Amino acid sequence: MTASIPDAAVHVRTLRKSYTVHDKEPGFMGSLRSFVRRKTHQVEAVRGVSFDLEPGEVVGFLGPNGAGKTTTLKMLSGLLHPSGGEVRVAGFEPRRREAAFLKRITLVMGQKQQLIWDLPALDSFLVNQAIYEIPDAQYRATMREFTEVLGLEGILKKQVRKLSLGERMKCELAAALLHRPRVLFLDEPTIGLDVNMQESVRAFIRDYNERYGATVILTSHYMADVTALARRILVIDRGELVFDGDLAHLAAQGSAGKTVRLQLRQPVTEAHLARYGSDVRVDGLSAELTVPRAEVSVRAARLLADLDVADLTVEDPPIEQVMGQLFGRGREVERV
Ligand SMILES: Nc1ncnc2c1ncn2[C@@H]1O[C@H](COP(=O)(O)OP(=O)(O)OP(=O)(O)O)[C@@H](O)[C@H]1O
Repeated sequence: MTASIPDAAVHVRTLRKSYTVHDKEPGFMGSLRSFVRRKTHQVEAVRGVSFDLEPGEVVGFLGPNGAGKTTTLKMLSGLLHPSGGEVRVAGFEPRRREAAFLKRITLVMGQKQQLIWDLPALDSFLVNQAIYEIPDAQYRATMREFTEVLGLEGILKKQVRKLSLGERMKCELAAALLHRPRVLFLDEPTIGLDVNMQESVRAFIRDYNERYGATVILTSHYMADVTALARRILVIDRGELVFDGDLAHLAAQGSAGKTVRLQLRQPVTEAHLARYGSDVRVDGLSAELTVPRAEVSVRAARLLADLDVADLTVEDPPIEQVMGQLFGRGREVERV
């Protein structure tokens, strides 16, 4: 049964964050000079970002390194105070960090851990039960559910330091969601995990979202996470939101071409296929090439007429390629 969560929405308007960075000249004398006469400059990490999330939405938050993703998530969870703009999460103003707000959200940072290193994960869970005042019956029910979905059996009583990275990440997620938050800020939750472990973390997030109707913002460098979980994508670049829309639109905007995949009955050379498109790759009787979007049907018809084709499919290019093209060629992306 899906628990209904009416107020789990995120509202962000012209959100800004600038950091004051102290400049230091190199060497000992430089340190002394900086000490006496402090020079600073401002880093505009987030420059007027606006978006709204509906309850239950799962959104992929993408952008190159240093784009402002973590800074935004920290402001949404109240760890950082905005320099300007407006934020409401589940009806609360995050910077106030009220207890009722903290019970409704969670922030998981794949690169930071909250579990106590020298104790079994179970002990950290009990600490969280106390902090979040989780009633015993709810704690037991959630533990049963998480143990099953995440496969935690047998690892909860091991010292955290002895767990593998994947096992630890599963326990981190369980600890972070034990209080059944309504809004999840997940910053690289699968970083460093192998493919199987990434898949089980994804399955857990999907299950949690469906079961509790939670709102999820997810950053990840693994596009598979994003494509598997999110339909809507926000792209941030140099502190500005440059795209807000669905994945298919992003692919259409980011790439001028489509990928045509061919299964052939007769071998063909790359040079020959280059007449029909660019980025040609041939592997035995399989081939792929990129053709301009506007000419997909004409080129596909020519390929079918000229070659002995067993199968032909047309796809958007992989999202990694789209992102590479977007950020490679600057900021021509628009909102849709
Ligand atoms: N505490 C800080 N002091 C000064 N500058 C900072 C601080 N934290 C982040 N920045 C700068 O703000 C900008 C945005 O950083 P942020 O960590 O939000 O980006 P990101 O999109 O999460 O990047 P990544 O994908 O690499 O984690 C970067 O230029 C970064 O160097």
